[in-house]
Amino acid sequence: MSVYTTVDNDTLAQWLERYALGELVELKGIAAGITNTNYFVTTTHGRYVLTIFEVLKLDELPYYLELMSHLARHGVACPAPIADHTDNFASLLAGKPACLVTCLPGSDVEAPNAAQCRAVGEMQAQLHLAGATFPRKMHNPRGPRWWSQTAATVYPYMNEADAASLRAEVHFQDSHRFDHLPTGVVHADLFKDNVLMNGDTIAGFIDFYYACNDVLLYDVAIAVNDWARRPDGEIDGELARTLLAGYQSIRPFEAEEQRGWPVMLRAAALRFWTSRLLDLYQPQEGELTYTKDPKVFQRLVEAHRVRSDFWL
Ligand SMILES: Nc1ncnc2c1ncn2[C@@H]1O[C@H](COP(=O)(O)OP(=O)(O)OP(=O)(O)O)[C@@H](O)[C@H]1O
Ligand SMILES: N[C@@H](CCO)C(=O)O
Repeated sequence: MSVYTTVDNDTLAQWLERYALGELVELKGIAAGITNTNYFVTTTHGRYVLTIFEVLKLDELPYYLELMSHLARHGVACPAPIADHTDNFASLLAGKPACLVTCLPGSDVEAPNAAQCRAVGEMQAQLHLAGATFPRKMHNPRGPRWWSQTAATVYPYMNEADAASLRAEVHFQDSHRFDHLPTGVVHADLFKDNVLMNGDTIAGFIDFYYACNDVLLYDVAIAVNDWARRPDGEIDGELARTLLAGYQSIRPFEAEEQRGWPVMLRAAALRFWTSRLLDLYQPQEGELTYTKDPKVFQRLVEAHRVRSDFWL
């Protein structure tokens, strides 16, 4: 249950006076989600999602909320933040930063079909194109330097074979540079649980709180590694091919991106292998996360190392 911060109707009704959204009709906690507190808020003007941020600080929010606003304005399917009478997207509620965004129809899918993978690829490419005119910048806090340092802190907890495999991958990635590939705004966490689907149509990408400026191809690799991954951990070639075809129908890869793709798939898997190891071995005190299995991404890195077909 992800309502960590409880808000009562009176407190919310008072906070809503800062918006032009009419009167509060209903407030309902959302069970899904791990990091933040989320509520469905219905007012006389419509339905919204209230997020109360449990980790991010008020001054860290403008990048993410302005990005969502920019993307929504460009037709990328994602929630649009609502501005208050002071023209801000976020302010304090119950002592924590909070915002309202439009409520999207749809829900996340566990076992996507090919049409859904294609739609994700197309929309991700649209995001990358629309991001080109977003003026703010954010470096990727979970890039190569982060995973090298993080790996070093988790080796002591790992058995010898797994640590050797991780060390080899960090070393391999260190010897590859992606500086020459196209960069821009990336979602950086476009997993199945961060996309609301309405049948085969994308209702919206959500959870932009890892978004940053990085190599576009990296974002595609993150999406393929999750959307095309079967329950047994192997990649479904048809789903991968379809997502990539959807993406490239909007933004075809450059020759350098095609060449970099096999290594990028491994880099994207390494990023989540490392973060899951960190959550497992060094959970942050008071951090509201539950641990996801790092082995899934270890196996994926190891499978990518030996494959010869990369679905392009
Ligand atoms: N704009 C929206 N419209 C409709 N439903 C939404 C919207 N945003 C979030 N939700 C619902 O709330 C749930 C939780 O949201 P989300 O996954 O962003 O939680 P979080 O705790 O902020 O992030 P995370 O779980 O990644 O840590 C989603 O699974 C979805 O069902
Ligand atoms: N999508 C991530 C968690 C949030 O970063 C994972 O599955 O490890």
